[in-house]
Amino acid sequence: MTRITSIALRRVLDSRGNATVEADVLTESGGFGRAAAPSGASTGEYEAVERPPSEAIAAAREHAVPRLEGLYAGDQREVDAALRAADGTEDFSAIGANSAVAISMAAAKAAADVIGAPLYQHLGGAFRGENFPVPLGNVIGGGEHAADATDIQEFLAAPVGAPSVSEAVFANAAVHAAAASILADRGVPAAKGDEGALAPSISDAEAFEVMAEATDRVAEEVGFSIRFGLDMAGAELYDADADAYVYGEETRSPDEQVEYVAGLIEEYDLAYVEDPLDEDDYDRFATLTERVGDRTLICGDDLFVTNVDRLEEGIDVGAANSILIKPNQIGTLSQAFDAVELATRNGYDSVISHRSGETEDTTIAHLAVATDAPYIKTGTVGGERTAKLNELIRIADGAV
Ligand SMILES: O=C(O)[C@@H](CO)OP(=O)(O)O
Ligand SMILES: [Mg+2]
Repeated sequence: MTRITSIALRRVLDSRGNATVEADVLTESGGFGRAAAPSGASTGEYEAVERPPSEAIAAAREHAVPRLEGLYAGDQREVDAALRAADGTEDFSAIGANSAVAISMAAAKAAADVIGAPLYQHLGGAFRGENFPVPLGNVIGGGEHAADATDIQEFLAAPVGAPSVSEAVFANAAVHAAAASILADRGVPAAKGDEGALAPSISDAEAFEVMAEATDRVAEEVGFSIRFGLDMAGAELYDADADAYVYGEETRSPDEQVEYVAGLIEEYDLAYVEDPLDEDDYDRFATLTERVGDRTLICGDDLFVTNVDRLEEGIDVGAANSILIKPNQIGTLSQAFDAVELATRNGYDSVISHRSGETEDTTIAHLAVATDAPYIKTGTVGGERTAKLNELIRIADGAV
């Protein structure tokens, strides 16, 4: 165990061209860790607060760094408790969840460096599971991530039958390529959204057709099952004044939304549906999970925001059967681990996730392996996405 001697914070670019916070943590024995905060576009109302990077950095330098210097980098809980104490609020609105998560992740990497272990090993321990997560890959998308594209935010390939993480990663890339070629055959131009997904100006109904064809085609080629799923980002579709989900010209009442999603799951055998409803509608989440939870993952992202209190509430009413885990939604690795643990104890599957604004940071690949998470959602193509996917391949290959 060695003590933290210094922490450096700076602004670096994220994949949208915005500034984000990067942290370097150095220990007395020379252990070094560097990590950068990601950033969401379709952020949940109950997420920890991201401050403008310059302000977050100034506040963290003043309040957090002096408390952290001298602590043991390897004692993650102590580091994260010090971050919380330095902040003093419930939602990291003082030092910013962006500074907090960058420091929390960089401390973990410095501690791994001190003992010469890969990050997943340091975080997961010697007796972590042998499993690798199934990558959910964003193939077609719109919503808050691309203008003039689908209303549903993400259509995700789910290579559930892949024999290895590497085959799964390549299958998702092949589905992305197949969807691009199907769109080209239909004469539809497709730019890319924030996460590298194709962002054609088509209806959701057409996107379902393209996804079904692309996943079938690639499944046939590779010889294992590839299903698909959605992130509906329900809170973005929901208009509280109208009490309705708005899809362009069309609207659906909350009860119609439940029927619509259940119908889609039936028609397309969807493996996964994230945020089918608004982030406050625990009851309809529960109604839907009761109906389809035996064959589909109903995942809470904006619903749970990686927060154990919100997850507890969801568990009590049976609101879902899986949770999206985004460390920057809650601000520290310890709290992200707590959410995974609570989920696992209650039979909820964890999906470790990127944000739409990302950097080349690969921490979430290690987090997924360390926690034995059954799924990871981290895009399909694009450098900041492939950074994580390639890291997963290297971890599986024992090359990290
Ligand atoms: O809604 C989501 O799940 C994420 C990542 O795909 O998007 P954002 O980072 O914009 O919240
Ligand atoms: Mg989401």
